[in-house]
Parts: sequence; C-alpha cells; structure tokens
Amino acid sequence: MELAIGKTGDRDLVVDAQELVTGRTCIIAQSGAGKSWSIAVLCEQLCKARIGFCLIDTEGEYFSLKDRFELCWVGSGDDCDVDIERVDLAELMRNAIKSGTPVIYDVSETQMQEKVTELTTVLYDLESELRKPYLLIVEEADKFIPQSGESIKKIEEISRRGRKRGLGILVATQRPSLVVKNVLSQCNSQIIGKLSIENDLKAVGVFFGSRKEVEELSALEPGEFFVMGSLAREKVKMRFGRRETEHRGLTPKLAPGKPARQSTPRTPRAHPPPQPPQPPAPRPTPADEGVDEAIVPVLIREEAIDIAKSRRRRKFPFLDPEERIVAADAVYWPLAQVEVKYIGGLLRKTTKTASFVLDLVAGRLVDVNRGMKMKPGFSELFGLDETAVKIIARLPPGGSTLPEIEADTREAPETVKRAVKDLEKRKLVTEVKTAGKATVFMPLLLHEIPRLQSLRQSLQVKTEPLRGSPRPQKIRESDLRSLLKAIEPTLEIAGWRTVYYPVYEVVLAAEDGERRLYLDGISGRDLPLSSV
Ligand SMILES: Nc1ncnc2c1ncn2[C@@H]1O[C@H](COP(=O)(O)OP(=O)(O)OP(=O)(O)O)[C@@H](O)[C@H]1O
Repeated sequence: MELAIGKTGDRDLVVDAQELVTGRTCIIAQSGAGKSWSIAVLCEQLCKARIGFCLIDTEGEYFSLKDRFELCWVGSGDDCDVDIERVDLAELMRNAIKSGTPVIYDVSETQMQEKVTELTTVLYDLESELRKPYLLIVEEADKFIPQSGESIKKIEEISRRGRKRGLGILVATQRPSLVVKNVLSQCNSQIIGKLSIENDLKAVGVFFGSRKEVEELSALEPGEFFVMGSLAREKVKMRFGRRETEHRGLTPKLAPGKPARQSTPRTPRAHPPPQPPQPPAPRPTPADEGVDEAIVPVLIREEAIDIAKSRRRRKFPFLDPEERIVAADAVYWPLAQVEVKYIGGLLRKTTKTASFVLDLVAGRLVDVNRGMKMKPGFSELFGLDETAVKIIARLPPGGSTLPEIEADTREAPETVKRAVKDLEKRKLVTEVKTAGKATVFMPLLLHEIPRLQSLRQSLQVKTEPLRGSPRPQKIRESDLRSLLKAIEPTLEIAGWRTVYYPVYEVVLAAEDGERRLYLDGISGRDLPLSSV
C-alpha cells in the first residue's frame, strides 16, 4: 500500500505504508520549517488508509484531525474523548492496536515525561504480544530522548527492537544535535527540512554524501524536505502536500491590546455543524494567563559557549593567550509589540494604524525573524522633552532659524531656545552662521526618524512563561506615548504587549580587562547590546 504525501517537482511522491508504519523514521527541521504540517499530512494519509498510529502531541495542536477522521483524542479537559489522568491505558491501547484506531495522546497539559514513559511501556509490552503493525509518532523528541539529561529508555528500546514486534517509530525534532545519537542512527528513513544551526547541520551530516549537500538544507523553504533511506528509492527533494484538516500549529499573531481570554481554546467536533469558517483557536498565551512571556530559545547555554569560544581574541596574534570565558548567562531582553492609531492621509483624513516591535532598553526598532535585528528607530529621541522631539522631527536637512522653528512648532521663543540648547548638548543639532549672519540650526541625527506609515512589524514567535532573569525595562509605555505624540499629536497607543527575547551574555576576560558578548538565543549571531 502506498501513501501520497506530496510532490517532487510535478510528480506525486508516494511512500510505502508498511515501511513507514513498522520502520524507523526521523523528521528533522528547524522551527517553522514545516514539521507539524508534514506529520499532519502523514497522519491524514494514515487515517485515510485506516492504519493505526499513536501520536504524542506536546503542543495540543493535532486535535483538528478529529474534524475529518475517526480517532481517539486522549488528553486533558472536557473536549477530549478520554481523560489522560483517568484512562486505563493498557486497555485503550490494546483496542486501538487491534482495531487500527489512531490515537492522539495529548500531553501538553500534563507531566509529559511521566505520561510518555507510561505510554511507551504499555505500547511495547502490548506489541510484544499482539505484533500488529502500529506506528508511534514522537513530536519534539529532544524533550523525551535528550542527549544530555533523563532519556526515556523505552523509546530507545522501541527504536531498536520495535520493528520485530510490528511497532514502528517516527521521531520529530528541531534540534537533532540534542537527541540521543543512537535513536537517530537507528532510523532507516530520514525526512530532513531546513536547518541553520551549525551543530544541527553537523548532526545530520551522517545522512548525506558531502558537506555541500548538507549546506543545501539551509536554503530550503518551509514545507520542503529531503526524503532518504527506505522510504524513497533515492534521495528526493519534495514538498509536503496540502492539509485536509486545519493547521492549528500556526504562530498566534499578536492582536492590539491584551487579547481576549479564551475560555475553551479547543473546540473539536467529529461532525461540526455548518457555520462560517473560524480562524484557528490559539491556545491561551502566557499573557492571557497574566504571566510574563518569553520567546522560546533555540540555542542551549553550552552551544552559546561554543560560539563564544570561536570569537575569542588575542592582543597580538600567536603571542598572547586567548581571552577566557568567565561567565555565560541567559538574560532576557524586554521587547514590546506596539500598535498605534493616528489620523493621517493627504487629501482625506482617516484613522491609520502602524505596528512595530520596540527594544525596551534602548528604544531601537526590532525585527524578529529567526533571530533579532535592530535598527536605531526612535532611540536617539528617548529622554528628550516634547518640544525638543517636535523640533528635531520637523527640522529640514538644510536647518532652520529660531523664528522658523517657533513658527513650525508653535512654541514660545523661550521654550524653543531651551529645547534647542538641549539638542545641541546631545549633539543632535549644530549651529551654523549663514551669509546674512543669521544663525541656522542643522540636524545632526545619525538616522532618519522612521515614518509611521512605514511601520508594519509584528512578532510571530512561539512563547513560553518567562523563566530567566529579565534585563530591566528602561522605556515605558508613557515614554513612548509622549515621544510619538510630539511627532504626531493625534497618535494613541492602541496595543502594548511585553515579550522577553532570549540572549546569552558571555563575559570574556584578558589581561587588560573584560568585554561582553551578546549572542542571539535563536540565531546564535552577535547582537549590538550593552550591559546597561
Ligand atoms: N507543505 C506546506 N505547504 C504549505 N505551507 C506550509 C507547508 N509546510 C509548512 N507550511 C507553512 O509553514 C508554517 C510553519 O509550519 P509548521 O507549524 O509545520 O512548522 P514546525 O516546523 O512544526 O514549527 P515548530 O517546530 O516551531 O512547531 C505553517 O503555518 C504553514 O503556513
């Protein structure tokens, strides 16, 4: 039996169902590269072929399969078919294996390790007796079989001995370098998508013929994978097909202001009554629950230290000793997703909106997309009084005289004089004499002040409750409001949400002193931050 899972070029790509269900497969790709999508496509195909599987769902994102297919959802809450805390797991799994019923084992709201240990033990024991083809799918395998830390030994055993019992395994991870080596090396089929972190590229190197092939991985698009091993006759680049059920693993988009509390985040029904299409219901975010939100890091501390090692310097090449790493700590950088409203338009005045992400330490604009990038934005203007901001925001490149500034800002001469002095002190304007002996004040801003209509940035990231220590926030909503009101008097802040970004602060020491390196906790790149 064959399962159509996607396309390679314009040909359908089919895989052998027997090989998938009783074999050992890994799906590896970084966050956002399409793992959950591809697992869902595989599950849909298995459901259609009436082949049994049990999917360990760590995020509660697969229940939408129930909208189309007959399966059993074991989890927490009223919407589930079976309560994970009360289920007789051996009995349920025996029936599921015998009847080939798919099971979603949703551990997102439970003690995951304990529940997964119990499931894998039950499955292995049952299959030692029943020997009927059944597939175990382990999402986020790095959580359950980590390279360092407590690994669930039954999963390792299934990867070694499951096949003979009819019990196949499919493990998915975004961090292959963090998964126990022997499970990945047991996999006779690999489905590998976009990867960018060096350690992860190294970890999958064994599946490829050359470094050049491995490097192709970083150029893949979401949904594109290489399929290799027993599932495909030869290595093929493919794209997973359309999903038949809704994808609930979408990154929740930040809405203006505090999002409405969701009383029941999940509303699956086997036969939904006719109703207009609804946007997928996001799980409540930490912000809904009144907890500080942090973006989930990709790098672990040891990897940050490895990167920092490669950045060590010597004063004189070959003569001096290299710098030493004396500390490496995760610090969380405060950011805010800001939504603003203002009245704008050249001919007809209408309400306009803008959105951006602000660094709450230095006031820079931030672009978060598989790493954090910073632009100066409004940073030079924080700390100025309202008149000074008004002046600098309106000052033309050729400069203005004091009476011109007074007319532009409609401020009293004394107030303008004081503000201009402050701007001179901060080296944001300079005084020049023109031929007519008039004094002209010229702007010295290093960067243009961003125009509101050009700001369309939002955070699309996975968050978790903040666990580490955050950098103190220096910029408050009120600071930003008065700054922006000086630029655009009709402006109101319509939404503000604080989210913490993971950064590693590494202290490097040499004989002549210390320096700090800030490494992006997602991309591993250097960040232009300081120890303020
Ligand atoms: N085959 C595909 N066809 C169309 N869109 C896709 C495909 N695969 C992925 N996508 C798009 O990419 C987004 C991210 O995919 P997905 O949620 O599966 O990533 P992921 O690797 O599971 O990420 P994470 O590990 O962070 O959960 C999806 O919301 C979808 O928009």
